[in-house]
Amino acid sequence: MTLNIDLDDLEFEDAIELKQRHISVEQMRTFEGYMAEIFEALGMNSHTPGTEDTPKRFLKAMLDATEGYDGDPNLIKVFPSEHPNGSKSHLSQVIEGPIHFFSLCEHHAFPFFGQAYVGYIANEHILGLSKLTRLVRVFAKRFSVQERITQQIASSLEAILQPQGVAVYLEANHLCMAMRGVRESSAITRTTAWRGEYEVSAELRSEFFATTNLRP
Ligand SMILES: Nc1nc2c(ncn2[C@@H]2O[C@H](COP(=O)(O)OP(=O)(O)OP(=O)(O)O)[C@@H](O)[C@H]2O)c(=O)[nH]1
Ligand SMILES: [Zn+2]
Repeated sequence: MTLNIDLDDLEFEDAIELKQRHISVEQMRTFEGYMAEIFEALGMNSHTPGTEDTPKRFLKAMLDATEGYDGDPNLIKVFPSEHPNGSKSHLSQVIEGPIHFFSLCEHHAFPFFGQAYVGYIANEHILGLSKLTRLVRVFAKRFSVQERITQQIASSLEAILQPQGVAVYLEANHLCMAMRGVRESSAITRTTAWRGEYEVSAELRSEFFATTNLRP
């Protein structure tokens, strides 16, 4: 797809973002037209000063909310552990959280959002703590389901670090259940993924929840 950048029409940063997402300016204009038609049909007067740019703003917001598709977890840098060849008798956990995340449910394209807690037991490598947050966001900022994000975080951390174990816990509110459908606004969806030592040790799982002040 070619990018024919019209700077009168588009800010420079937007053009770069579109290029990264393989979306052309022409496509964006077409999408804006579709969105204007949909918003009008739903009842919006799209000719007021407040709403005339709403289709464009909405599309930009959707680009932002789905920028996880651009992320590559394999680029995350690791460091050698201070205790190489991590001994099984030293199953000390690194636990990060709450890591706030926002995602879009792939069934309704409505947001779901909440907090993730990620733990691991190092082997030969560790990573910078901020990378755990980056990892969560790479998988959350897509159209997805909570179960998949949970498993993807666990799998990619396993692949990056080859640790002795990985624990992932997510809790979220799903607007598709709160704003529509069953209209259950207080229910929280909880998902877990356990890998390695966490799979076999109830004690490690309890320690993970105790450290994060969560109830198992
Ligand atoms: N497993 C799972 N389901 C989800 C997630 N987010 C939304 N859903 C569910 O996806 C389902 C889609 O079901 P459908 O019956 O096809 O859609 P629907 O008629 O809009 O369903 P209702 O929400 O029950 O009105 C719903 O039950 C949602 O609650 C998620 O992260 N994981
Ligand atoms: Zn949904």
